[in-house]
Amino acid sequence: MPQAINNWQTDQNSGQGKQPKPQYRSAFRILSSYITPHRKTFSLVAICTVIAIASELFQPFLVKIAIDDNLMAGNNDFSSLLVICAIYLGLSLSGLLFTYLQNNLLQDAGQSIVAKIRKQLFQHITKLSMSYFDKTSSGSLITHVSSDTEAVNQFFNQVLLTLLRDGLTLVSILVMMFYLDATLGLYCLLLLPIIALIAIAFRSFMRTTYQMARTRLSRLVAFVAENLSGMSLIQVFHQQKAQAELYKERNEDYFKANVREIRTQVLFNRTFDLLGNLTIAFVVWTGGKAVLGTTIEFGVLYAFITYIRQFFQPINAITQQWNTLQSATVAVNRIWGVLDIEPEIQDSAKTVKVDYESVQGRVDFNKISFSYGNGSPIFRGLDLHIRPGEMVGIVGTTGAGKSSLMSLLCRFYDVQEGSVNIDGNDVRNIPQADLHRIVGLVQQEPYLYAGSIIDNVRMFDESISREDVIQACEFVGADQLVSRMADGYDTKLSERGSGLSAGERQLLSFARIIVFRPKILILDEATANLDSQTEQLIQRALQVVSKGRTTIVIAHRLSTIMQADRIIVLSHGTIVESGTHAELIELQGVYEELYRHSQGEAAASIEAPEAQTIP
Ligand SMILES: Nc1ncnc2c1ncn2[C@@H]1O[C@H](COP(=O)(O)OP(=O)(O)OP(=O)(O)O)[C@@H](O)[C@H]1O
Repeated sequence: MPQAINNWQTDQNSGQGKQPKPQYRSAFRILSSYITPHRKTFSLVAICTVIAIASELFQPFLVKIAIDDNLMAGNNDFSSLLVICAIYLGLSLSGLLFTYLQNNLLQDAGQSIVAKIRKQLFQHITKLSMSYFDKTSSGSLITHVSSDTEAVNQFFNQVLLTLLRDGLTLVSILVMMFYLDATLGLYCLLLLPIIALIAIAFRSFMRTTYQMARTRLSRLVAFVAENLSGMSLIQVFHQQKAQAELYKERNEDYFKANVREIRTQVLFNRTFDLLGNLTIAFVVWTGGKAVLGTTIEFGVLYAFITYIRQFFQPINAITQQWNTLQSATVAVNRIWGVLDIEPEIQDSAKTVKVDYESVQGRVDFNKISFSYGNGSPIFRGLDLHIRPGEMVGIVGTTGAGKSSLMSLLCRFYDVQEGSVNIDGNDVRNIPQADLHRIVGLVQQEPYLYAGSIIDNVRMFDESISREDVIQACEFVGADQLVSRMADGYDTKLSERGSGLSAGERQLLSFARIIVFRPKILILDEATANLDSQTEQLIQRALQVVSKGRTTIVIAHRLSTIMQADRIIVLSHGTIVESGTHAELIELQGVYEELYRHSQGEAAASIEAPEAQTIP
């Protein structure tokens, strides 16, 4: 099982904050390959950081000079005090400027890296085979593209900056402390193990709470994503309340995890503050005695106290960023888990060059056997041959394998035995880009994008002219629909084409076919959702579209395929009958029975008999 799916399932199943262990080494190796092209920027960031830190840390030292060399020494030289003040101000401004530069440079590099990763991930996902999408929830993929890339973003925004800036600050403060007074510096250094112990204890607890909150957020996002895609189903089955209850549970889980995380954070921060204040009290006591005993100067004590205040802040920041580092590491590994997945369907090494214009459209299913994954076989040695330009109707009961057969022709999956050929070429040897130009598929639910009608018909391919799109729409009779719209062909369709009826969406998808001119056209239940009036319109469009190209029509509604050159009846993955409508009616077999049923249904819908009570 691919790592990413593994991880996601861990996310889904645990809910108790058990996430995969972060693999720092591989994450850093991956991220450093992205950092390398930006090494100039990162070097500049490092330089800015050093200058910003030096500017800040030198300020208390200046005050020490002012106190010891001017104020305490009774020196009335106001000009040197003024110089100190001016330098102090200059240092503040330089600290501000270089912190600003450091942040901006890091943001630029970080954001462009994250944008690159996001683009790479999306492109990779679109190349993955259908078998991958069978196993992976869309919610999980949305999490990878959104939350996981966001975690990487945080790595650059927060973690890297903290490690660099606060790590350097900490070391510099220690150096300054030892420079000012080695004994007091040593006392403070002794504090480090205590701080480390407290930090480690909190860290493991905070890691659990942090990851629990993240896992629960992922579950919440996945739940919303899946609900949105199935919204019509929820409404039809009046599932709003039940789903709202499920959402409430997940939302509460996330709320509790969040509260717990925040409480832990607050407790940790306050403990650190307390520790800081205790240290200051200790330094005031020991340092104060030393000042009174004149072993150290007052300015040194002042600078020391200021440095101690600054000492705890970077430790606190680094500890807090530890969680973000962990989640970024997990996210990076998870993203690369997806990027590492090889698409099952790939162009073979011995691809054949197919000249699109000379494709005849002959289709051969040569004794094919196929099953999904390790499931039971859908086809066992099925043989079907379709002539160029022939219109073939495929009928059969639900689950007979009609759509699966077409998926094999589109090469969404590969056969395990036998071959699927187009004009004698195995589809496995035809480059996928060529194959999908040759074979066009219209499904029951045509997908429309948020965009204008023009863009939806030409699928955002600017090389297809506006005139070609308009001509295609007129060809299939979609022009009447377009003329009713406020902005005509420039009318913006909302996501998935909502706002248009199923028939209207289908008409536009027929126009798409005209524009892209596939040599082999598959209609998979394309007329299933249409009323009889729209079906007539589509039927007319179909006649236009199918002219001169091999057309395979899957339909439960037999009226759609009665005119086909040949009708194939499929049952449990086997062809049980084949012939024209008239021949199959005469045969008095499965097709005739299906036809009788469909006639009965049609009559029933006209006569509207008394409703039967279903127990
Ligand atoms: N992605 C998949 N993964 C696993 N099994 C699948 C998948 N798609 C279809 N099947 C199974 O393959 C069999 C054939 O399904 P298929 O969709 O091809 O039938 P169909 O004849 O098109 O049915 P319908 O008329 O209901 O659309 C069914 O048993 C179905 O459960």
